[in-house]
Amino acid sequence: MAEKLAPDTRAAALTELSGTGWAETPGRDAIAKTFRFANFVEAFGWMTRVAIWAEKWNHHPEWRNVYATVEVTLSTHDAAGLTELDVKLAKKMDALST
Ligand SMILES: C[C@H](O)[C@H](O)[C@H]1CNC2=NC(N)=NC(=O)C2=N1
Repeated sequence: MAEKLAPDTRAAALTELSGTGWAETPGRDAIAKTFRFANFVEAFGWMTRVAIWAEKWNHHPEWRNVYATVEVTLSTHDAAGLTELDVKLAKKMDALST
């Protein structure tokens, strides 16, 4: 099982991910980002591609889609906090969105 990130690893990951729009979720050991697409088909197509990786890695996002917007929160429920899996999925989401 993935373990919560050590403080220095966590800080470095947050610094890196803040460069692409990820931010810490207030009051919770999680990160969040809002993705905006051209339309619903683009948004849902991206969600579908992300879902395949999420299933492959057995690590799933909390997300909410309204038309062309997808609000994402990442945290590892089994660890009650951020792990390397969240960082990996965040980077995959970014890569698939460009
Ligand atoms: C039983 C199953 O392996 C677990 O519930 C997995 C599934 N997907 C998951 N996704 C996330 N984000 N956190 C988890 O702890 C988690 N655990």
